[in-house]
Formats: sequence, structure tokens, C-alpha cells
Amino acid sequence: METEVRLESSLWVGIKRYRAVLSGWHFNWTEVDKKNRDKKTISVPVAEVVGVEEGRVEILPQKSVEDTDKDFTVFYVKRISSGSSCGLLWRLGRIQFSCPSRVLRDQWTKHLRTALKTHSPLRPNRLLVFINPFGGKKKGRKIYHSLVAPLFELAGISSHVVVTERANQARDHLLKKDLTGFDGVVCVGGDGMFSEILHGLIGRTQQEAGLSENDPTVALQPCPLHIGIIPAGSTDCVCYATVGVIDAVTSALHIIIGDSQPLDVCSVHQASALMRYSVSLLGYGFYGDVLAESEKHRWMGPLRYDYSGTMVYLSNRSYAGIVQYLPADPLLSSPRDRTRCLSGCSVCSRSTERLFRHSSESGSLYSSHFSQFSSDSEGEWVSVEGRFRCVSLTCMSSSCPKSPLGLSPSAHLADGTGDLILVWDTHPLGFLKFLYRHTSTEDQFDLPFVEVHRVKAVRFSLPSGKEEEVYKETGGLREGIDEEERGYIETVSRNGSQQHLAERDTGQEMTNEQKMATPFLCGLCCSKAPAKSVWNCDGEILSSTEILCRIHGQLVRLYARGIEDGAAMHNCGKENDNCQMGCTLNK
Ligand SMILES: CCCCCCCCCCCCC/C=C/[C@@H](O)[C@H](COP(=O)(O)O)NC(=O)CCCCC
Ligand SMILES: Nc1ncnc2c1ncn2[C@@H]1O[C@H](COP(=O)(O)OP(=O)(O)O)[C@@H](O)[C@H]1O
Ligand SMILES: [Ca+2]
Repeated sequence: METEVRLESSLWVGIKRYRAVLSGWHFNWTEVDKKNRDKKTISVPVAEVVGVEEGRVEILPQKSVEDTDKDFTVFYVKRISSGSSCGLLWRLGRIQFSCPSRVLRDQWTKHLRTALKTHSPLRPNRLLVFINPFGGKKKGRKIYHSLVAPLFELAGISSHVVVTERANQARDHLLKKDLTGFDGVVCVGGDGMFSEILHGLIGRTQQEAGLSENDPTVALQPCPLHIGIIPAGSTDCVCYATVGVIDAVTSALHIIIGDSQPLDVCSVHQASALMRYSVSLLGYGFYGDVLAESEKHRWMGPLRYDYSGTMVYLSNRSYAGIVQYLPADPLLSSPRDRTRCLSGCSVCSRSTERLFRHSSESGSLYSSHFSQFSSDSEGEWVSVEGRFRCVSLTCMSSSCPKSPLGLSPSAHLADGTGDLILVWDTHPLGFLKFLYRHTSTEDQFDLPFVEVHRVKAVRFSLPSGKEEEVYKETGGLREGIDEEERGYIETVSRNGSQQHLAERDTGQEMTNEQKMATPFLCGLCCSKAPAKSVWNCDGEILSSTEILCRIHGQLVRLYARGIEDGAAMHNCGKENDNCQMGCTLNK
């Protein structure tokens, strides 16, 4: 049995004396005053030590090494509060120690290096990096070379960098080229670039396992390589929802220390063909229209979504559809339980056991998923039909700077479920209220025309010709229904039995304000609203409308750890500035 590394000695930082202790999971140093009394302690988990160098080393503004033989420098993760974002910013902390002898210095560097290997076994040695030079504000290359590459170098990571020259180059590389020796793949870009990596890695893994991605019932094999995201895109939702901040240095440090965050992935099929995978947003109606509109205005950069969002909102559209879903176990969690999936989430941890339960027995991962598509579970599908402003499915909260709590604030990153959000047709100001609540802490699901369901799978289809006649397009409100009623008809089928619900009560009275806004909003839109929308699949438009979606629990792993709760990081119980014990969170 390996014995735990322990080392304790006096060390100097400038003229101050410190008692430094490396024991188990922690490295800490306490200032000792002239009367031998302990002053401030800084404690760093060994797993968060970025690197240990002989001599006095600096890397910013540029690397410099003073090769003195009694000194060593420790680089570590230091947290600072991020202001507006929900997570914590990570920065590179640095401390230069002086030892009484070279022998002791060598002992410290050796023990620290051994300890950090033991306590963070997933640290990458070699990474494959793809940079999209055109993502977001087109700063991907600069962000990587000025902020990320020096940190990778410091941590001893070697990287093979590919600056993409066309869309799907990264995906094709991962599908075809030799990936031997790489521990992970890093994308520098936005959600679209992440999606390329996701498709390449999932595809490659299934190819090697001899599994057909076109079969929607197949139990997909989890990907062995980790994915790192350096945010340099427009929405950067996957990064925000898994790290809590959009910050290249924070993300680079998560990669360096080999953090590992499993992530659910949704497969999207049409008949027997795989269309795409999704993690953040699979959206029909509003989000599909926004994406289609925004593609015409790519030159605007990230602002294209604000512009297109406004235009699409003003066009006031709703679409007919049939949504069927397979509910997840309501005893495990609920999208309305007001909890949040944070770092170390217990719902996700418990799910790991449930999702992989049969793997050791049957030799096949995900065998429990497979059973949910057997004929036995057919009866559990719920079906709703009507007109929708939008139908959205997300495997995680999908928080992003535009919406800090996200599309579904209580969704989980790795519980094997997705949240289905149905926004029924409603008055324009009602829909505006729904959208607006995404920007605040007000509950966007607490509206009479909104439903949210935690699901394992979803099917979407268009109503048959007969039903389409009934719901003839009039741009927002349906023909034949009195405008004052603002209701709609839905056909609900639970466990196969058809139930006809006339007039869903939206519970809303039209205010004078709304009445005044109606002619203006409808004037922009009423004549030529299309009968169908498109699906927005993580920023890509799907070519089919009728789809089958299925959530695959923990199919990929990111170099991340979920959103850290700032308050909980202070294990000393003191506020930022007074924090002295067991905590590296500084203002
Ligand atoms: C009155 C204020 C209205 C504000 C509405 C805010 C709602 C925002 C929810 C955003 C969820 C985003 C989910 C992520 C989607 C991305 O995958 C996708 C592609 O991103 P990228 O590759 O970086 O371009 N982004 C979008 O589809 C943008 C949706 C914007 C909707 C307004
Ligand atoms: N060199 C390239 N030229 C054009 N498109 C690219 C290139 N590299 C990647 N892409 C594509 O650009 C799309 C958007 O990239 P992304 O990095 O997500 O930026 P944004 O967040 O601004 O949309 C992705 O779908 C990706 O496939
Ligand atoms: Ca999930």
C-alpha cells in the first residue's frame, strides 16, 4: 500500500517565515510571527496545484526564470468572485518559497509533484486543440495564444493546434485521423464549435465500438477522451452552464488540473437516421426562427441573436405540432423543485450509479437506457397537441450570459434526463413576459401557458392534414376563436387514450396595455406566417421537422466540475476579505 506523502518545514517568503505542510489532499502555509504565533493560513488542495518549478519563476507578463538553488515556485488555482456571473473566476496564484538548503528544496519539489499526480490522475499530458478563427468576435486565435498556451506550457502539457479553415474540419479530423496519445480535445470557439467536437468524438467512439448511430435504440458507448472548452463564441452556453463563467483562463485551469464533468447528450433521429446530437438547446418555433433569421446576419457577430430575437418576437408566430414525451421518474427530481445543479451535485452523483447499474452484469454500458425503448415502455408516453410559441428540449440548465439561470434553471448536467419546455400559443405580451423572465430570477415556468416536464425521450410530429385545416394559420391567434378568449384547443393523449380538452384556460385577462399593443404587433406579421418552423439544434438548423430525441446519460466528459457555489467555498464561514483558513477565495 502506498503511504501518504507528508512533509512539514519552515520556509521563507521574502523576510516572512512560514510553516508549510503537505499532508494528504492539502498543501498549506501559515505565516508565523516573531513570537511563534500563527497568522494567516492559505490552504490549497493538492489537486489544484498547477505546477511546481525550481527557482524563482514568473510567467506574466512573460516567462522569466531565476535559477536559484534554494528556491521553488508553486503555481496554484486562486478563486476570485466574478461579479455578475454565477460561478467563480479562477486565476493563477503564485508563491515563491526559499528553503534553508538545496536538499530541502528538492524534497519539497519532489513531494509536491508526486502528490499532485496522485490526487489529480486525469491531468492531460497531450491535447488536440481546434481553434475556430471566426467564432464570436473572431478572437479565438488571440485568446488561445495569449492566455491559454502559456498556462499549458507551464503545466507541461504539449498541444497539437489546428486553426480550422472550414466548418466541420474539426469533426472530420476526429472521425478520421489518428488520435493515439491524446488525452483530450479542446475547442476554442462557441457552442457550434463544441458541437463539432461532440459529433466527432461520439461518432468515432461508436465506429470503434461497432455501433450504429442511426439506430435510435442503441446503447451508445461513452467517449474516452475529455473535451475542454475555451470560450470564444457568441452564446457560449455549454461553457457557462458547466463552469459558471465565460473566461478563458478559468477554463484553461480546469483543463490543466484534469477536472471531469460528465454531460448528458440528446440524440436526434428522423426515422432510422441520426440527424444530430444536442446538449444545450433543441428548439422549435421561436428559437428555430431566431437561428434561421440570425444566419442572414452573421456579420453582426454575437449581436445577431439580439437583432433576430427582436424581429422574430415581433413576427408573433406560433406553430401547430404534436409532442410526445417519455417522462423521467418524478421521485428522483423535478424541473420545478427550485434546486440547482452545482459542483458535486448529489442528483447527478446518484444518477451515475443508476445509469451504469447493469454495466458490470451485462458487460454493456447503458443497458438500462436500452430498456426504456422496449415495447413495455410505449404505454408511458404522454402526447399533447396544439399550437406552440416554442417547444424546447435541453439536457442541462443552458444558462448563458443572456440568461444567467438558463432555459431550465433546475435541470441537471448529468442525470440522464432532459427538460421539455412547452410554451403554448399566447398573447404577444404573455410571451414577452416568458422571455423576459429568462433574464431575471423570476420563475419562467410560473405562467399559465407554460409547461415543463423532465423527460427521457421526446417525439415531435406535425398534425395530420385534417387537424391542420382546423388550425389554419392566422399569425398568432387562431381563426374561429374569439380574440378575447385567447384560448386554444388541445388534444391530449395519455397512455394511448385520447382526451379532448376544449379551451385551455390561460388564466390571463387582457390588460388595456395589451389591447393597445395588439394591432401594432399583429400588423407586422399576420399575412404570411409559415406553417412550419425549423429546429435549432445547438445553433444548427435541422433539415427535418419530425424527429425522435433521446437522452443518453453521461455520454461525454468535459474538463470542468460544474458551477461552484461562491458562498459554499468559504469553509471558514467568513466573508471574502476576512477569510483566512482553508480557503483560497480572495476578492
Ligand atoms: C426580452 C429579453 C429576451 C431574452 C431571451 C433570453 C433567452 C435566452 C436563452 C438562451 C439559451 C441558449 C441556449 C444555447 C444555444 C446555442 O447552442 C446556440 C448556438 O450558439 P453559438 O454557437 O454560440 O452561436 N445559440 C442560440 O441558438 C441563440 C439563441 C438566442 C435566443 C435569443
Ligand atoms: N474556419 C471556419 N470557417 C467557417 N466556419 C467555421 C470554421 N471553423 C468552424 N466553423 C463553424 O462555425 C460555426 C460557428 O462557430 P462557433 O465557434 O460556435 O461560433 P459562434 O458562437 O459565433 O456561432 C460552427 O458551426 C463551426 O462548425
Ligand atoms: Ca440532464
